[in-house]
Amino acid sequence: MEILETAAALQALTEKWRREGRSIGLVPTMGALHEGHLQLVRTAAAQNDEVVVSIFVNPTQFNNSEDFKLYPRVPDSDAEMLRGTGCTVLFTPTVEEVYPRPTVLQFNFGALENVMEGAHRPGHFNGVATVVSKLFHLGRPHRAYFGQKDWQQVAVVRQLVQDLSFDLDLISCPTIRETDGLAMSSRNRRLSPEARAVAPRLYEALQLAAAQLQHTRQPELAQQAALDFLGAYPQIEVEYLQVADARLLQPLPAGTEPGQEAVICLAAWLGGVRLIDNVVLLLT
Ligand SMILES: Nc1ncnc2c1ncn2[C@@H]1O[C@H](COP(=O)(O)OP(=O)(O)OP(=O)(O)O)[C@@H](O)[C@H]1O
Ligand SMILES: CC(C)(CO)[C@@H](O)C(=O)[O-]
Ligand code: BAL
Repeated sequence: MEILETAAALQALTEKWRREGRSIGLVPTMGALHEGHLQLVRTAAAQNDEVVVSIFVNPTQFNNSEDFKLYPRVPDSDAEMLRGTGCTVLFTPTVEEVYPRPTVLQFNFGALENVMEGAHRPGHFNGVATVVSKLFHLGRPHRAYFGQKDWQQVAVVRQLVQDLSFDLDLISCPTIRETDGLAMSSRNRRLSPEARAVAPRLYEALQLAAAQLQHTRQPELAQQAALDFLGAYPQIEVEYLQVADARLLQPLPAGTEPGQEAVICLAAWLGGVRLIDNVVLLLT
């Protein structure tokens, strides 16, 4: 596994790979790797000749400077974890390398970003789209891999790929969970033992909401059931819990018909750490 730190070095290599007809998979990350990331890398390795993993804590997507400052950074153990996964290049640029000058780029994803993460983290998806576009240009991937834990991010990147005609396949991969159901996340490292102990209740609440939604087809009832359940845990502060159309991400109306694909998304604070999760279901 080669480690590259400059955009020029990555671009030169991926240009060479393209000339040689080698297929390229790209896995963008912010590091503090866990099994969820490694599954993306293994999937990319199974489907491509070369796999680029980027680790870059992207300042432009953080709406909260404290969150950026405290974001876990463990470059040595990240590089160690990637060995043997099929990653051929690890790209770890500095902020100056990615943003030699301040970016003025403005994306507008319309309704897709006016809800949930977009509504609660102003500017977040602008920063994601900016850095992902840069990574697509430098990595020249045939396929790019994203996790469904960030469901709305996948929808936004899908729109980005379509609108800017990026010639690649977007592959969205299932959420990997701890054995107690907690979605793996780099931010889990920041949970206190007490917060970690109640964190699995988030997924339980989502499952409860999914069961209610399937049973009643009333999004309000489903949301309320999950909120009532979480209300018993004072350590958990829900920022939003939303039943939405899985593609359009808009709130689902009451009496939704069978055949509708729904997503139930949640963001919650546990002792100063913000976690997100979701479940997807097809109404029958
Ligand atoms: N548990 C998981 N299962 C599958 N994919 C995941 C999981 N966690 C993260 N990913 C995906 O890995 C990629 C990089 O995510 P990122 O580096 O932000 O990790 P993270 O664990 O989501 O961290 P955090 O949520 O704390 O920012 C994203 O496409 C993300 O959706
Ligand atoms: C896609 C991404 C690496 C862009 O910085 C980030 O949003 C993430 O880790 O999900
Ligand atoms: N996994 C999403 C990146 C972020 O929280 O900024």
